[in-house]
Amino acid sequence: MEKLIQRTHLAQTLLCVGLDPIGDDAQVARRLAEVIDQTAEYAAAFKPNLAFFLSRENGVQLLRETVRRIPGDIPVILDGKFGDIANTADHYARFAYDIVGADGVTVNPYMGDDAIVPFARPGKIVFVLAKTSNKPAHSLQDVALTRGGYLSDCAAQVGRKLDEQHGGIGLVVGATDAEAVGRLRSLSPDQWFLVPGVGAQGGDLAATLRAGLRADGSGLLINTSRVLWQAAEAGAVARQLVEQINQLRPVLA
Ligand SMILES: O=c1ccn([C@@H]2O[C@H](COP(=O)(O)O)[C@@H](O)[C@H]2O)c(=O)[nH]1
Repeated sequence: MEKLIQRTHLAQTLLCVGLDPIGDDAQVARRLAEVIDQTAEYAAAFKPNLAFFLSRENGVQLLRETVRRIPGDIPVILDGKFGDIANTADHYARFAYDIVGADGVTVNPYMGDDAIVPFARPGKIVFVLAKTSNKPAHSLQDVALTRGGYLSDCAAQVGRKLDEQHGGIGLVVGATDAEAVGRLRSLSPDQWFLVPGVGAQGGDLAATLRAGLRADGSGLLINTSRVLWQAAEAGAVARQLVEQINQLRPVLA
């Protein structure tokens, strides 16, 4: 978390560069290097999605090389959406942190606290899925509870409780539902949100920033993946996004 906060301050950016590599094996390593090198200056974090690496032969090797290419002062969040009993989660955590070298992960909280706690190592960041960006998420996450609120609020409460106990726990909240961003921000006023859904999924950047920024103008990591991967000039697109985001928030002190 320290590394993330320092990076967002020094580089004045809340942009998370998603790495979802597609294309044939021969081209992909070169394109990954290109996207990383062109966007690093604008990146608050990088978010490789595990599925796009595991679907390739030698994908773990490619993932490790990708993480090694990312400058050491920029946090790497491995988007694996892990979530299993503690014994198994511990092995996922070893994979993410000790084999891949990630600084953080995404975790699915459906199985409860013990699916999350093994990832909460000192110095690591864990983003717990609360309200995801995919439209059909509403069929589960927007289920209303008899005691009031929604199922996604329970995920946020678990995330908040674990943050108080362990530190370093944030939430995943999609930019496709700005209302949920605002509601979850009021439930979790201090936590960092990893926010996918801007770009290819059509999330509303301005509404998300209005609803989710903390009073100090930070607290959101705005992710975009395909638009950067597909861009002729990934660096130029990243710069524009950072400018757009910074115009809509108070500049960090
Ligand atoms: O709620 C979620 C959680 C994770 N993702 C992941 O983020 C990127 C989004 O890619 P785009 O190309 O910018 O749409 C991708 O890796 C997803 O698996 C998400 O979209 N929503």
